[in-house]
Amino acid sequence: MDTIAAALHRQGWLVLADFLPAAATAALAQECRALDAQAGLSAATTGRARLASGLRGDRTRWFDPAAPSAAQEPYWEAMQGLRRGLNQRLLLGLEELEAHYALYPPGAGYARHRDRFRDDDARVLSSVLYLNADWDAADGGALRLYLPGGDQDVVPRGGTLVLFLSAEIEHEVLPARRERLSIAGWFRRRALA
Ligand SMILES: O=C(O)CCC(=O)C(=O)O
Ligand SMILES: [Fe+2]
Repeated sequence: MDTIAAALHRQGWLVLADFLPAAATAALAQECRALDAQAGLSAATTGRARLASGLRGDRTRWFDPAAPSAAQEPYWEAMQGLRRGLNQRLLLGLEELEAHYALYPPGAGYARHRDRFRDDDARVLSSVLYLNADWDAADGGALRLYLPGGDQDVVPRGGTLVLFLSAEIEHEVLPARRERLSIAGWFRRRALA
């Protein structure tokens, strides 16, 4: 936790490999695919009003924090551990997590953006946990972070968690040639209104 907090404090972002055991990541991927097969994911929207837009091509489903599925429990616990650990070290005042599955069909991406919206500034820390077990850089689908020192591409390999400051770091999802699965989560400094 000290290393994670120090990296966030120093550079505002960080990548962690193997955030969850492989079996836990696989169970999440399976649940995400099963939901999609039952039409349980919806075309993604942006902004607090959750407006549909041409900016992104993913399908999503919000987690219900009050009722995590068995597959979601390890994720939820690990993220709450992270939230508490970061609050102790960085005094970020992170109160809660909102999270959704995201499935990007081949060719879909998400145009360059920031995660803190004009009409909702409660998001402090963005996270993405990738769920595809075997991802090769050549499959595309990188998360491109636009940083003061230059761009940084994160390969969306299963088990990898990326964290970055929501207000500051612009980023983009590049199109992939395969279906790309993830959980996007945001630590908020106050509850959803
Ligand atoms: O999936 C990713 O790598 C990033 C997704 C993203 O930027 C978002 O959902 O706001
Ligand atoms: Fe984003």
